[in-house]
Amino acid sequence: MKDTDRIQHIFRESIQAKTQAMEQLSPAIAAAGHLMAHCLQSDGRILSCGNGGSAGDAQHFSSELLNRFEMERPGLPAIALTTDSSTVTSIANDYRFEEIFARQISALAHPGDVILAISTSGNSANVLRAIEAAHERGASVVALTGRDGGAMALKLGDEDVEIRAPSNITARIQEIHLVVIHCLCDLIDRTLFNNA
Ligand SMILES: O=C(CO)[C@@H](O)[C@H](O)[C@H](O)[C@H](O)COP(=O)(O)O
Ligand SMILES: [Zn+2]
Repeated sequence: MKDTDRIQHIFRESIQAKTQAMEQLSPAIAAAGHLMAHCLQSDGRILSCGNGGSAGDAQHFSSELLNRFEMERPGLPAIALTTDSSTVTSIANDYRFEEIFARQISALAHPGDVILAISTSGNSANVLRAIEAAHERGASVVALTGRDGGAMALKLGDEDVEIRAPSNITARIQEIHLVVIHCLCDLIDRTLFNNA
């Protein structure tokens, strides 16, 4: 296959996956956006986590809240649990890598907070432990998953929202997750700052 054909194939696959996501996921994205907006209106915070590309997504989301998204507004309280290398390495070193997010959630999360848990497979052990720690602290979970939702889908409670990207390819799932994150930021800003 020529390089340019391969590139066009990837673009086409991404567009098709996003079209399917738009058709299937809008209600779940709206529910997650309202959960997050309600959390922030009640002085709660949003803590985000994930591995690899999803760690980048967790940070992308928190920076859009802490700084700004598309409109001028005050910063909003969000923490990416992936960024403090001293904390992450010491938890992994002293306990287990599975605990890197859960231990931070146990220390930081309050009832009413929201944990944004991102995993394309739905099976990353540290993200699964993050969900358990969130529930122990009375926090809700918005889970961005893919494939069949993995073990994460089975761990969620009635207060939680799963947004499952309809693809089996990690990169395509990540591309859908990014659009979902921007939809969530848009919904939060419009709900909190009434800028319809
Ligand atoms: O970005 C990519 C692949 O596109 C990778 O860094 C990927 O995020 C890593 O392999 C992650 O460890 C995968 O974890 P998960 O999405 O299954 O939870
Ligand atoms: Zn990637």
